[in-house]
Amino acid sequence: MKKYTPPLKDRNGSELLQMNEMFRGRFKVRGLIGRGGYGQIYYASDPVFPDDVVIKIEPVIRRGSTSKRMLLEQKILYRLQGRPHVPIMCASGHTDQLNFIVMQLLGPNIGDLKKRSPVKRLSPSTVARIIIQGIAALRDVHSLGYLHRDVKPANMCFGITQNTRHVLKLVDYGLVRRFMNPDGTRRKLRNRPGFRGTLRYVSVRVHDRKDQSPADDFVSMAYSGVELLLVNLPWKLAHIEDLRNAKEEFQQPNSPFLQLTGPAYTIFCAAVFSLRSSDQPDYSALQALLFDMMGDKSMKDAYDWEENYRDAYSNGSSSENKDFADI
Ligand SMILES: Nc1ncnc2c1ncn2[C@@H]1O[C@H](COP(=O)(O)OP(=O)(O)OP(=O)(O)O)[C@@H](O)[C@H]1O
Repeated sequence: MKKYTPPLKDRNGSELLQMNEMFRGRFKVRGLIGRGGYGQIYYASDPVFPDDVVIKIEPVIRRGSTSKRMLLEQKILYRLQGRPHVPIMCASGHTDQLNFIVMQLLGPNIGDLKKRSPVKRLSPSTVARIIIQGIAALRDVHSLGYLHRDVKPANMCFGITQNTRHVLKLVDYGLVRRFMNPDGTRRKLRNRPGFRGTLRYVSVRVHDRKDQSPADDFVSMAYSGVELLLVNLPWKLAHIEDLRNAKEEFQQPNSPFLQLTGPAYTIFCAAVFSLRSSDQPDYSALQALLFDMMGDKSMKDAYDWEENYRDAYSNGSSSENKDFADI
């Protein structure tokens, strides 16, 4: 298998690490992969870890106060190590100026893989397998008592090695929150907590400032699948109230937009949208609703991007009805 090198971003002078710098005397910085809202992600090599790695860093002081986001991500990633849908972390800590996490290099995120599709969508079989693995990833996180709270295609990547290229990994644990007490009981829900998540993907409950629960991670997962199947989500980032109402309309059982996702995905979405905050989702039953959508493909068969997006063209619907205007 050809070695994967991530596409690197142009330098713009605001980099926190320099090209060829030996970070912590061990990791050789090879380039910038991305600039997130909070920090930066670098491609690097490591003489100890067999595969290439990324270094995710954020300044210790951000906008005048100490940033705790990555400290939380370090703690959670550490606790989640060994779970199949979580990136392997090779090192973490802080310097005087930076908090950092070093983890295995993964492939492009699913949002970018969708953008590369000539028809800007993915086939039902690929989407079903992504969401089935995404649900397994949620089970990994929820079973530890945490919510992810930022589920979206940009936070899902496949591995890059022979063994991991068909294994979905959930990234970005900077917004996690405990929803379970150590004894397995639920924490008390708060009244009007602050907003956490990405506006496009959060549930109506999050718009309404209800405290989040596993059901809300599922709603974001379901919306992610809709976006992968239908080119766009049927709402635009306009007025927040309009966005909320468009989501509510989309979730009605007879919503024409929802039905464009196909019968199996419509049933899956209906099951997800009916979950209440207090519910304990049945992960396996929800995954099983998507098995038919996989067609004759197994989890280990090629995904769209490995087959020049052939199946994304011929997914049984014309591109026009997939490419509806934003509402
Ligand atoms: N281990 C990894 N290997 C390769 N790419 C990664 C890895 N982790 C993250 N990325 C890429 O970097 C992007 C940003 O990562 P992440 O969301 O963890 O950073 P962030 O600073 O929290 O970003 P944001 O503010 O956008 O949420 C992801 O969308 C993904 O494409």
